Amino acid sequence: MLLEAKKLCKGYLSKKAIKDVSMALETGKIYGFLGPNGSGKTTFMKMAAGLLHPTSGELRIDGQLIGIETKKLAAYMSTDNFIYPYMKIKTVRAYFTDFFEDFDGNRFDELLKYMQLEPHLKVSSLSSGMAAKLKIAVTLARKAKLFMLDEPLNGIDLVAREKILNAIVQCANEGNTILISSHLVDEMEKILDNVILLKDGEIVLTGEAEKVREEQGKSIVELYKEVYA
Ligand SMILES: Nc1ncnc2c1ncn2[C@@H]1O[C@H](COP(=O)(O)OP(=O)(O)OP(=O)(O)O)[C@@H](O)[C@H]1O
Repeated sequence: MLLEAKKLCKGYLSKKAIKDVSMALETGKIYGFLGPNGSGKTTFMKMAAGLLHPTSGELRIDGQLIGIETKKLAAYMSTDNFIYPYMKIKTVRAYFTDFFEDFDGNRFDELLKYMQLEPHLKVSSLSSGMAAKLKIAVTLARKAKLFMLDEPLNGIDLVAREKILNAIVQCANEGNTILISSHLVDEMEKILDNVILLKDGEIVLTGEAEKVREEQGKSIVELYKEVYA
């Protein structure tokens, strides 16, 4: 198992954002981490990225408790705009090359080309869709084992969404594990191997997407609507 959570809990003062979550992510699969706003997806990802500490329970990547070593294994793309707006894309490349030992500049260049982003462009001049594509490129260019993408399709038009989904599938085909949080389930469904449905910090349904569809006799989108209606 690449990532393993055991009875994981996270509270913010009186609010319990993650309650007794146990789950395991296998290598090379794409997991849909699905749930409406406030269900705890971001909180979970931030714990796995080593940005938040669990209140209780256990969380491991590649058998190691979350810490400095696991930060090398996990690439996390947050919903925030974490790229400095005053930089040009080529400066972003240099910045991330300095920042992450495992940042692969050639891979980044390929992703830029694929996303049709020109290196001379200034980040502040990008449309929101282009900025979203840049965030994906910067994240997928790391040689991590686990990629956690928080709402990667937000604010992106249909054509660009296809590109992003293809880049994610390619990354999984190379043997990486991907955890994607989203509420755009209909577009995401076709690329998901497994689904994890979260509600109020608890897992309400999990399994292989194909099996879930067979057993329940409906698509993940339909199930999602039922669970959160
Ligand atoms: N820093 C914080 N302080 C207090 N409460 C917080 C904090 N961050 C998150 N929460 C609460 O924890 C719960 C889970 O939030 P979280 O952001 O993890 O959910 P989410 O599923 O990622 O939602 P979204 O799709 O809106 O990002 C929410 O009720 C939220 O209000």
